[in-house]
Amino acid sequence: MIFGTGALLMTNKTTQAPLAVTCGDPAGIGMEIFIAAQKEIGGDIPMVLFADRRHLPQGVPVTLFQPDTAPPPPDHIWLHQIDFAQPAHPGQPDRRNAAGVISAIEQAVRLTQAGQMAGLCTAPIHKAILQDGAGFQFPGHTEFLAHLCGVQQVVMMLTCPALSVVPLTIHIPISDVPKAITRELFHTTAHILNDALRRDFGIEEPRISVAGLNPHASEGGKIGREDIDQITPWVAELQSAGVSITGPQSADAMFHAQARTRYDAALCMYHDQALIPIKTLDFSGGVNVTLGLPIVRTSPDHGTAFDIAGQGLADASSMVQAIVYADRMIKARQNAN
Ligand SMILES: NC(=O)C1=CN([C@@H]2O[C@H](COP(=O)(O)OP(=O)(O)OC[C@H]3O[C@@H](n4cnc5c(N)ncnc54)[C@H](O)[C@@H]3O)[C@@H](O)[C@H]2O)C=CC1
Ligand SMILES: NCC(=O)COP(=O)(O)O
Repeated sequence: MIFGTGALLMTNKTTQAPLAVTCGDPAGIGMEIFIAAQKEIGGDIPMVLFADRRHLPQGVPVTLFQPDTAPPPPDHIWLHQIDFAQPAHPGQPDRRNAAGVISAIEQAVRLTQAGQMAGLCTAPIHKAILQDGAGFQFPGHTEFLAHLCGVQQVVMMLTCPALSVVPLTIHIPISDVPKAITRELFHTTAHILNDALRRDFGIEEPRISVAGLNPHASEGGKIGREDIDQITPWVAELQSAGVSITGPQSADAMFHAQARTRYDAALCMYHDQALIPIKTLDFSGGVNVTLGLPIVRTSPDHGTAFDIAGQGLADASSMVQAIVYADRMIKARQNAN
């Protein structure tokens, strides 16, 4: 279990730079869940929203961010202005705003790298609209942030108090999964995960459990060979290198409550193998974390939810948790240093 189920960790407001929060797609629920989160925890965790003032609801008090100044009153949005091309209409994404969405992420990363922001929490983007509207070349934030930070490989982890999961392969067609699972990807992912569980989450002896690719982890070779010929020897190599890693296990039997007590993170072979259990267990409390970056980055576990945007139906719990996790990870890194 990562960070337990405890109450929010309170921030030392006098010493910590604010957390950067990007708006995501302005036609999605990002802005409304940020405003709800700001009401709930903005007094404890200072945050700067990277967004266009014209996209905020009328009447919300706004203070423009200036470096090295105290946060405004908690009922104010502390804003880093991003100039978008068009107004925002909830539920009606506009590809002409794609460049603004990307610019918000770029500017938030730049200010975090410069030390003006303590870390980054991103509201959801719509990947297809960014590709269509601005030629966005990345499958998601995860790979874009690696690019912006000059890092070769990063790891996506989704976490909630009951479970943490890592998809080894992420946004690729299921037919491409077996050939994308290489020794190098497996080893690098396990090491990044192991290091991050120690540094960012304060787990001294992290335990990683590996999910098999095939049903029943290949059933002794009767259902595929990957688990036997590839994954098993890779796990043994990592064990020899001092990583506390076990498996591959039957994926269908490793997410029930008793099984979850045996590991700190499940290393899964593909996107849905990892995300279905966590979103089923805790859709509203799950947090997406990018491991292996020089900066802290978290995000809610859900997407843009265009179908409910602007209707007052969005649940802000995952955004609240994403902000709290970012704050805790920032402090864990400070302690580790
Ligand atoms: N971190 C990110 O930027 C993420 C972006 N996405 C992107 O979002 C877009 C839409 O993806 P979908 O698969 O439709 O997933 P989605 O999470 O946007 O929506 C799935 C269903 O869950 C509901 N839902 C989502 N968040 C909710 C909340 N906070 N409160 C209440 N209901 C909520 C939606 O109304 C919808 O019915 C895609 O482009 C996807 O790539 C998806 C996940 C994460
Ligand atoms: N399904 C998770 C997801 O889409 C998150 O992607 P990213 O934008 O955080 O890379």
